[in-house]
Amino acid sequence: MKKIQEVYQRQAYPVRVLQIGEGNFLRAFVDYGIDLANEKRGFNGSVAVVMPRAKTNTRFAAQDNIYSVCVRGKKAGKTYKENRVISCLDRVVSAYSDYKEFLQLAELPSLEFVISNTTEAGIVYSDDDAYEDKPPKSYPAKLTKFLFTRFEHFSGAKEKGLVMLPVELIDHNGQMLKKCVKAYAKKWMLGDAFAAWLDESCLFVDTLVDRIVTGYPRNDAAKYEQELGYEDALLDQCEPFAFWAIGEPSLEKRFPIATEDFPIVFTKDVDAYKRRKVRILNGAHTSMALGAYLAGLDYVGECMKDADIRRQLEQLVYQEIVPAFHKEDDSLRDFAASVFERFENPFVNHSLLAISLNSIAKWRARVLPSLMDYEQNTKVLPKWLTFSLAALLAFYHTVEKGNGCLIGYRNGKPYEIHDDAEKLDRVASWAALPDEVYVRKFLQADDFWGIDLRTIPGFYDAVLHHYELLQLMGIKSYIKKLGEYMA
Ligand SMILES: NC(=O)c1ccc[n+]([C@@H]2O[C@H](COP(=O)([O-])OP(=O)(O)OC[C@H]3O[C@@H](n4cnc5c(N)ncnc54)[C@H](O)[C@@H]3O)[C@@H](O)[C@H]2O)c1
Ligand SMILES: O=P(O)(O)OC[C@@H](O)[C@@H](O)[C@H](O)[C@H](O)CO
Repeated sequence: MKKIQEVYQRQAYPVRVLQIGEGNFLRAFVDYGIDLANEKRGFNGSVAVVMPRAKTNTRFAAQDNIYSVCVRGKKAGKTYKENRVISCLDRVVSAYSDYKEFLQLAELPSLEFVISNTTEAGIVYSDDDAYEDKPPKSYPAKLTKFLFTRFEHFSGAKEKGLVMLPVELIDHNGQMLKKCVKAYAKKWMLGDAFAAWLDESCLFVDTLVDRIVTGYPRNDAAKYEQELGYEDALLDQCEPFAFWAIGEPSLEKRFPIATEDFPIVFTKDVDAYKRRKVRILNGAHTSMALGAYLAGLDYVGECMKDADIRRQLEQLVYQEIVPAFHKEDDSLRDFAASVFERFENPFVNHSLLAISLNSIAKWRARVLPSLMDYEQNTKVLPKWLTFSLAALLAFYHTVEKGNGCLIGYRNGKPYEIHDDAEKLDRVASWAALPDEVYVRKFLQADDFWGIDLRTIPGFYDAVLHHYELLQLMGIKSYIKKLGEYMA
């Protein structure tokens, strides 16, 4: 079979975008959107990708940076299928092995935008990062060096400032990134003129992204290659839905990449979109995935077809997450209904184990706010949101360590538990303790949750109750029973 680069060619456009991150999401979202905008809106821009952690770019070089995005699902009620060859990646460099080339990109006159996705862990400030490091470790430190190189190269020219569009799923991602960059500029004593250039010539914009990207379809790869007629080791799979909220209305003209297939809202109110998406979509994923996995399911699509898990999800979303919003309106229910349709997508397999990655931080950011708001509004604990923490404790319950992970067991078969290494060490050290102590240790770990969860009235007793019953009855039977009780 031919290789993708024998069939398609890279497009030569000026590099307008620097992309920090080479992951599945950015490739099926940002690069897809830019590729489409080149075709439909004359964006006329290519992307230089920087791998923030990986040492080499061999996977990309092997196929001349071209790859396919296979979009599968339903659109306006009809089955939708699109195979798009993404040919707008100008180059892929490593911030480590190609450090010099990375910094040279700062000298490109055509560059305008910096788009990043370094996961929730990426936008951080670390005192250990030094100006002399090649490169410094954190993403904001790398960006500071990049921006300073540009500032110096163009002698502080106002029109050479850049627009930062981070898509990391953290609150106020643009402002957090700016705060870190300014802190490095100060620590490294890069001068007042540079600080002023950051304020006056650069923009750091909050944004919120939404598209379910399931990445390389490992189980169906051969089928895809047969259909496409070429080999593509970078093939990426996603749903048709896409949405980007960008918190700077003035960018609508300057960043013209919105199309019918890639909608963008330019708004001052990114927060409202983010709250809705993170609490309903991500909150539903995180609350459901670990219990459903232990109950024997592997994919989101399977959960939607399982009567007990589906009922759990409906009760969880419509009786707990949506009512927890301070101002409930129809748009929240409409959004929730659209999320259910997206979860039902029969053409992409979204793995529960992929969703389980870093569940402690996800539960804190995506589930806890709904739980606390619900409890404060009603003085009653929401049953399914409370149960979801008991399910997390059951999923994480093991003393066995694997290679950079813990090993749990489902019906005698091992599965991997991936989270922050230090957190996993502590969790494993609690696992041999009696249930009431294991649950207490988890709940009182305020560095996990931002608070001692035992301060939520009745929460410790309720989680322990769920935790003991799910073991006693078997988690699938317990989910069924709880659903019947809630109906
Ligand atoms: N996959 C989706 O459906 C989806 C949708 C919306 C948002 N996201 C978000 O995108 C992020 C990445 O998802 P993905 O599916 O592309 O995963 P991925 O594993 O394919 O890519 C992860 C990327 O993040 C980088 N990275 C990881 N940790 C980092 C760190 N500490 N510092 C700097 N860079 C780091 C990696 O180098 C890589 O580029 C997740 O945090 C997720 O919340 C994913
Ligand atoms: O990608 P993660 O691991 O942060 O979270 C898992 C899913 O909840 C997430 O990927 C959603 O599918 C996505 O956020 C939809 O836009």
